[in-house]
Amino acid sequence: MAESNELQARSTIHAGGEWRAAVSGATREILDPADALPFAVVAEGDEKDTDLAIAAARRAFDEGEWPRTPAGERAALLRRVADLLVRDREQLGLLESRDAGKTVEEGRVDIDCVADAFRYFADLIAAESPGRVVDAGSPDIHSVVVHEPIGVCSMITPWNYPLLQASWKIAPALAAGNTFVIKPSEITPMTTIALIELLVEAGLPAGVANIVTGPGHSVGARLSEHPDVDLVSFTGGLISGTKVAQAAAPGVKKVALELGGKNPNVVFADACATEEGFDTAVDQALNAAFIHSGQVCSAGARLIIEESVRDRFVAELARRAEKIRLGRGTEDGVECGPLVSEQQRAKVEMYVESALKEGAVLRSGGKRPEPSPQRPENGYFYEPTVLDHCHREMRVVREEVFGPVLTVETFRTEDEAVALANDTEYGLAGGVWTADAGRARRVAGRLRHGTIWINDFHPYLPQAEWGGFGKSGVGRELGPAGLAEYRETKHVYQNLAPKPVRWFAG
Ligand SMILES: NC(=O)c1ccc[n+]([C@@H]2O[C@H](COP(=O)([O-])OP(=O)(O)OC[C@H]3O[C@@H](n4cnc5c(N)ncnc54)[C@H](O)[C@@H]3O)[C@@H](O)[C@H]2O)c1
Ligand SMILES: C[N+](C)(C)CC=O
Repeated sequence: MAESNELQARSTIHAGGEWRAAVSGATREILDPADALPFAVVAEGDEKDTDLAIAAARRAFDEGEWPRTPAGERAALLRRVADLLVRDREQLGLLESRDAGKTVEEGRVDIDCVADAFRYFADLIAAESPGRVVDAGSPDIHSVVVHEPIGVCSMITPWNYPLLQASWKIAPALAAGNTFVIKPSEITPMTTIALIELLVEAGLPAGVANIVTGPGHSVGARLSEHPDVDLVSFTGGLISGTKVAQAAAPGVKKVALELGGKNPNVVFADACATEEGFDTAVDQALNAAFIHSGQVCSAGARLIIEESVRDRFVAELARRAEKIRLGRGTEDGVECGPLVSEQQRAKVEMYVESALKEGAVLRSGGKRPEPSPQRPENGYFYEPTVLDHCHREMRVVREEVFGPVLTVETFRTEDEAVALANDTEYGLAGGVWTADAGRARRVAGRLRHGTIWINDFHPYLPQAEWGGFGKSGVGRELGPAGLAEYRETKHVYQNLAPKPVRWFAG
């Protein structure tokens, strides 16, 4: 680790408008997953740092100007942030690539989506009316329903889309007039730190935006339970999400959970009837499963395909999967980066091993690739893997692998396809491929998932709610519901001609 000695530890905890080191003085090296070498050193906060940040956010909410700032001014600030993101797109895209292992192009696309989220919530609040007048049944009563910021928001985010997931919380929270403390994943904090710097540059008052870099068991747990926090918004895995909900329950806090998925990609034979249809469905199945090495909550990790086209489809899929160019995300021509950590790769290896023991047939991948100039030996690379002849009792089919592993199951009828696609404890997203418009709508209507793509996979829009059924979570991000998460609703009933009610005789 000779290189790490040359790295300067940065003061990455921001509370009440000041950047500082952890109270304990602890630091953490941030590793590049492509070579396992540190490229930054950040403060490793704990409960004490978290308490300070929450106190700053509380003061800024109770005494500061932000919650009372007119919507138009809040919208203008969000638009300035979007402009700054566009200005820094290259640098942020590169940082996201080094932090999370994705390709720089993926990093750039993420930054565009982050800017879009800020613009969307700016537009939403700028166009809103300040309240809804309710007919109280009397001209002497003025009754109005208004929305107010909820207060201090805790935000906890994962490592796979560090800045994107942060923006889906920060943009609506600020739009609604809240203050917040965010804890990025301890292994990928760099772009969230950069975003806080941009919020400061855009003119956000001190104490509104706070960040504590550090681990889940201390910083995350404190953010979830602290009595001065009004809402906890969490994106991450089911196990941590359950702990967050449990920690928040005694304080009866509002909790939003964006959790994992085991997402079906259902392909009917009619989608493959033409060469063009076949090529598109294969290409998109590849993209659904392997983009960002499958480390996507909505990855189409379960291919559920009509039996009659399975052999041809899977053969072509495996052929193309083997050609995916793996390497460091910053290298030209690389299509897929490494997994984020050694731990993540070990988990993927465990699932592939268990699937093969349970009878799956390996069609591609299933191992670490040979090192190459683009693929350092110490990087956490794993080949895109296609596992055929899978069935729903297998762990690899039931549990979220979160890596480049695609399982193949088959069906004969529409009912069977729907039953397979719904046979998961999750319910985040799913795709349906068919040339039959009626069938597409029928199947989409029966799938128990928060997003359904018909003849497509993966797109999301800031205008459309994102979130899951079942164990994929509680609440929604994006869209009007994504703003509503960060608000309280208040009914103000005003009697314009008050008189005694004489309910009590005396
Ligand atoms: N639904 C979505 O939109 C969405 C988006 C991205 C990722 N995800 C999910 O995120 C998971 C991958 O991310 P991950 O491995 O970082 O998840 P994770 O649950 O391990 O960690 C997520 C965050 O929670 C923190 N954390 C861990 N334990 C905690 C605790 N006890 N209390 C509070 N915070 C705690 C971590 O430090 C991290 O910041 C996958 O399951 C993926 O599907 C979901
Ligand atoms: C929500 N999304 C698809 C951007 C990232 C999920 O991991």
